[in-house]
Amino acid sequence: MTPILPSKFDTSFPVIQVSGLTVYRGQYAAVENVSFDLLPGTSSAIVGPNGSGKSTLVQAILDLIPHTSGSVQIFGRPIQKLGKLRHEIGYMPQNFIFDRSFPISVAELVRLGWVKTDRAMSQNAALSQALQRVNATHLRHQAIGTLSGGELKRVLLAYCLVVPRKLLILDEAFAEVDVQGEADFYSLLDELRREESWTLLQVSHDLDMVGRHCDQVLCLNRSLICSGQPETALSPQNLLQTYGSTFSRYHHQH
Ligand SMILES: Nc1ncnc2c1ncn2[C@@H]1O[C@H](COP(=O)(O)OP(=O)(O)OP(=O)(O)O)[C@@H](O)[C@H]1O
Repeated sequence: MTPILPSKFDTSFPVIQVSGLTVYRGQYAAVENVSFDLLPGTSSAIVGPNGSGKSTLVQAILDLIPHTSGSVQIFGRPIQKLGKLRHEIGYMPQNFIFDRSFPISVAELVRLGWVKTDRAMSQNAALSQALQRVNATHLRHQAIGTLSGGELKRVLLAYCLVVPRKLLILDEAFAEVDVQGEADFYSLLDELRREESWTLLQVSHDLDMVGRHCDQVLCLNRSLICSGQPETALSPQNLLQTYGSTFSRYHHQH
């Protein structure tokens, strides 16, 4: 029987290996020749200006859109060959578009994320824990169409947490969440990383939060401008190169 996780997963073997990845959106190379590794239990952020290819990169990593050249390996395999390991990946997209009249409750939605794995709790226990972790227990019976933007983000995060993961990919997950909610989320993510060795990759515009909570920053503007620890990657010079001359204006607005 194939083990659920390859043995190399528990060592310093990268969780994600991206090599020379190029992704086209129509005729336009939105991501060009990007390479990086993510090690287990680390937290990394992709930063860059609007339209710099962050969501495109994440979607190509997850094989939601095709890439033109280069390769992606997750847990040491091409994503198409992950089989059950695919359940070890949680993904929260930037947008969740749905018909607000659709009659589905928070509990029903989060339950849809549950799958039976070797490590999964019972469905009811997993649902309760996931809602409690994102402070959304009180929303359990509410129709999703009645949630505020921030509440919906909490519920979508619960959907990602309802199964134990090894890799969580978040695309601007906390954009509409209030300050306290954002701090709570980051504490939760730190806890999942520390206690359950989750590897985190997120797209974010919040450079302060990225500087405080991430081990690695990937500065993207179609190609990877620089990467490294926040102290280095977020230096004024690197930010200027990533964001261009608009950076100082952008920075002062936040
Ligand atoms: N579905 C699509 N079809 C065609 N072009 C697209 C599509 N999605 C994105 N693009 C283009 O690809 C480029 C990269 O977009 P992407 O959404 O990856 O950027 P981003 O860095 O995530 O931006 P933002 O910070 O605004 O979310 C942009 O020029 C965008 O217009």
